[in-house]
Amino acid sequence: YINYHEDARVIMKVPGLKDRFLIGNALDIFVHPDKLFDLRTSFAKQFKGIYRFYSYPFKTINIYNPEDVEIILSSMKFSEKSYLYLFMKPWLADGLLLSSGAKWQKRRKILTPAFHFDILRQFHVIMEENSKRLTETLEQSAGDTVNITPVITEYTLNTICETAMGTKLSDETSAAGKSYKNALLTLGALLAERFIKVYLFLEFIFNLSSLKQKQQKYIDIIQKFTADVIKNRKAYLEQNGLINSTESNDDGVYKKKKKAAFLDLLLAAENEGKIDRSGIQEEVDTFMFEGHDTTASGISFLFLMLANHPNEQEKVYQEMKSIFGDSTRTATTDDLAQMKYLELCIKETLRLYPPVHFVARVLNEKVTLSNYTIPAGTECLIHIFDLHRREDLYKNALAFEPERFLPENSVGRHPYAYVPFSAGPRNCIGKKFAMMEMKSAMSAVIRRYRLEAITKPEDVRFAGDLILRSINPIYVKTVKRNI
Ligand code: HEM
Repeated sequence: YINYHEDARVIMKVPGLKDRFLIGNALDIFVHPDKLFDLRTSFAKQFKGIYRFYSYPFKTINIYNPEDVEIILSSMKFSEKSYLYLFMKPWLADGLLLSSGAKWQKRRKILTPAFHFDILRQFHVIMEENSKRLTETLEQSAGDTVNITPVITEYTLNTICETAMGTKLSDETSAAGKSYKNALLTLGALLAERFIKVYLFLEFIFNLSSLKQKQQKYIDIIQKFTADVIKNRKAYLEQNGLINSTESNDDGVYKKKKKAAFLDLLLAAENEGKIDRSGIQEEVDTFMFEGHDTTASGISFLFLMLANHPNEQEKVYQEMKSIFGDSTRTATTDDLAQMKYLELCIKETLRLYPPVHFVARVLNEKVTLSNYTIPAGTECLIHIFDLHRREDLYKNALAFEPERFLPENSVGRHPYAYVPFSAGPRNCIGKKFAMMEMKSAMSAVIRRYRLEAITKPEDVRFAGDLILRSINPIYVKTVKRNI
């Protein structure tokens, strides 16, 4: 019955691994978490854009065909997040990433203004200050080899705290920030562990496991940190009142004092009865995580790429020279808009190393993908990483070639062949924030340092984590330029 009931017969028509009696494919992903990512890429090579994974009662379809990706991402019908995301529920609850239906719509409406261009312009002032601090941190190790991800994570965590949350990390809170970051890393690994053990998919078994207790310990550390961020901001607002957001100097640089933090918007919504405290907590948890871990991954891989591609790095440097000449002034938002070649490099890095390397949905309706009927109730994993590395979509797919994103070279490319920020109604709300932050950080660095490769792309081993990261550190050497 398990292997031959109606859904099983339909899903078995999709290409997939050989099934074992009763347990289907359950053992095929039962590997050490460090091997999970490579296993997945090997499946992607073995199949052509679609394959199934079936272990009763879990039926999963894996896709990396732009046509199929479009069908799923473009439609509100398939906007409900997969069962796999429920693993994050105890931590992110019903925040924007995980919620669905009316709740998601209401929250997205409240939060969209927090990423309006006028507000991003003010955030930019803070990003530039942090980018300057980042270059000062790199100064301490100039001429030496640096393990780049921890330095960048510090930068992105400070930036999300100071911009969206309106909270500057003091020395004391920095220590709490460190525990937060470490707890996030461990939690990511624990989630990956659950992912490979299919028996732990079942909530009642998971609740009895030691993994559940460990997970809760790290969630408590994470939520204590975010609860303090909310408490501090609320106390600040009670003393100083809500801040008007849109006053600028004559030169268009927004005054530092006039920040409209994302958290202010939530606290204002709380005053209007549109959201309660637990709602604020889940959104702060969601945005703190999505708003710093993703960009830390993106910027780290951008370091790796530019260090390993000196010609492309030189082009970025020349672009900086043409914008700033010999001036050491900080960048304005207009300067960032002129950094076209750097933008190509960022796009190409996000193609090869998409920080969110897969997204997943539960298909609430029957759908046809690659000419196969997929029954309702199937989980659908969209493998952004494998999609972005398809040779038939990107000639010389594994090479770093930023020029492929020039408009003239993008003609004819399927719009869903490149989706680092997802697409459709549930795309990334922080996309513009992320692009601004990545440009701000890398432009400040390249103006002051030449990057030399220590870690090579072939040294990178990917962790089977929610966010793309290398198991082994990414080392680069920073050499000071004469400016
Ligand atoms: C390079 C950086 C980033 C990448 C590659 C990225 C990518 C993505 C992707 C692929 C999704 C869709 C997830 C899904 O469907 O399950 C997403 C959603 C989301 N992202 Fe980002 N993101 C980045 C930065 C940010 C930043 C900086 C923020 C916040 C400041 C943010 C906040 C969110 C939120 C809240 C969602 C859920 C949106 C919704 O469902 O309505 N992201 N992101």
